[in-house]
Amino acid sequence: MSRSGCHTERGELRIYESWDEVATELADYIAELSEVSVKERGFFAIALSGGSLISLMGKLCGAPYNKTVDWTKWYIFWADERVVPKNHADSNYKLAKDCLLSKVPLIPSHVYSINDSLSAEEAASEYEFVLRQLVKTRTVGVSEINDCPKFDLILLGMGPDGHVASLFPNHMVLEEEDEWVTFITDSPEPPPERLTFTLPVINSASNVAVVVTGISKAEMLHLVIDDVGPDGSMLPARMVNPGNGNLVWFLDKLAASKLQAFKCTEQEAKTGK
Ligand SMILES: O=C1O[C@H](COP(=O)(O)O)[C@@H](O)[C@H](O)[C@H]1O
Repeated sequence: MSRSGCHTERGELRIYESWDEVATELADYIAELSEVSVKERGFFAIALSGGSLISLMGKLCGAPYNKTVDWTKWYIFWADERVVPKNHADSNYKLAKDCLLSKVPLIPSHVYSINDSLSAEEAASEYEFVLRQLVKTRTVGVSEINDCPKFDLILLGMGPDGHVASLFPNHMVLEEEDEWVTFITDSPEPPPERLTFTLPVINSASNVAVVVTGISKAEMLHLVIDDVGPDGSMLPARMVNPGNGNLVWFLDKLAASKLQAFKCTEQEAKTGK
């Protein structure tokens, strides 16, 4: 059961007792958004990240979702990818394929992985080109305020340093305003070459969910959500702010343990007030 589902300036916080509960609720949330998008638009355009998020999505492979979700309407993209071959252990595509995509009845041509035979720069511009075609046909929606794609859902994780997708703290790509997909060659975490959606694309989505679990992220989450600490201006997780969309944080109690909202609910639970 959710400890709290409170709305803050940084979006809605959904805090759960355990990793398993996060996984259960996340699957339900994704399935619900898929149903709404398919009803409204005929498609569900979803962008994945890598990392711990993918195993947290695992419940989508089982009942009831394997039967109830209209997988044929899913169009899958990556909010970030490492510039490695698709069969490499560091590939976000490989992770998603092994843990999720190969286990549900998706249409293979709807899976838009990043071209691993190109340089980082070429792959970023090709991926953006592909996205532009899909926005033209409205397979991916378009933002009302700029020409950016409007994904039905972008799923992000957050690293302990506050990075989301492959947008790292204080990196100059955080200031990118024109490109939809860009690349870096100096990731502070290996592998160094990566592709990533830019902030304007992330912030144009209809829904963004940031999924964060574990005590190693508690301090950073506190900085991001409670808006404390001296230098938050170039902290990627704090820059996620889908102006015309919804932002939901899926947290387990370990990750949430240093949040003001969590401490308040703990106090209320103890005192009954
Ligand atoms: O490097 C990356 O890290 C983030 C966070 O991963 P996590 O395992 O700490 O949840 C991930 O969201 C991103 O896609 C990935 O490339």
